[in-house]
Amino acid sequence: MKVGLYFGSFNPIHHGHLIIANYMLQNSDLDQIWLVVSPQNPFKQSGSLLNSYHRLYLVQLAIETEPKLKASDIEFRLPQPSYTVNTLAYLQEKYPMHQFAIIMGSDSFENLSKWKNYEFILQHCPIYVYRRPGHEVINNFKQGNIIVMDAPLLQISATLIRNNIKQGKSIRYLIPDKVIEEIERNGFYR
Ligand SMILES: Nc1ncnc2c1ncn2[C@@H]1O[C@H](COP(=O)(O)OP(=O)(O)OP(=O)(O)O)[C@@H](O)[C@H]1O
Ligand SMILES: O=C(O)c1ccc[n+]([C@@H]2O[C@H](COP(=O)([O-])O)[C@@H](O)[C@H]2O)c1
Repeated sequence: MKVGLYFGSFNPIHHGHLIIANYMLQNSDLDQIWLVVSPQNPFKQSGSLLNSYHRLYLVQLAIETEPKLKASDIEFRLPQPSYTVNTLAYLQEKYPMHQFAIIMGSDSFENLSKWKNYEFILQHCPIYVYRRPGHEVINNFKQGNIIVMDAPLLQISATLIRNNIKQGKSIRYLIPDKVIEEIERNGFYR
């Protein structure tokens, strides 16, 4: 089975993530997509980060009606911060029957050469890159299997959502209703 790994803080998950995940399912050879919740991104401050298990649960709520999308807590059990190369090597060893690919926005792809052991990632895993607003896909790597996907451009971000909540503004239509209910019930991000 071909599995697309979609890594993120998902703080919280939003329709930007979900539309991309669904686009990849419909328009690539990937059989499943695993949304891998990173407890701590090596490049991000942990300040506004909701507890990992709450973020995982919000992802589970968001995807519960789509069997080809799975939420993964694999990085909860690996050393932190979450270096993608470590997670990839672990998954490839644990699931030798699967072929893994990484799904990445062009904003992340721009910084890939700063990631830990990025050469290993390029050598061992295809990368499906989609365009993000303000970030063209420029591939200067001499190695790797980079597949550029023409997915829709969406300006939604988790930062926008957290700011809206803090300012008492609506987050309707940015996030699935079930996820909004859970955020509101628990008073997350206030
Ligand atoms: N609106 C969007 N459309 C497509 N991809 C997105 C969108 N927002 C985030 N992503 C991508 O999803 C992955 C995980 O992102 P992440 O969980 O950090 O969300 P974020 O919305 O960018 O968060 P934050 O605003 O807190 O930085 C990244 O590869 C990022 O490029
Ligand atoms: O491995 C690395 O060096 C590395 C550097 C930056 C980001 N990542 C991972 O990329 C994923 C998406 O990052 P972000 O900034 O879009 O949330 C997240 O899961 C991070 O752990 C990984």
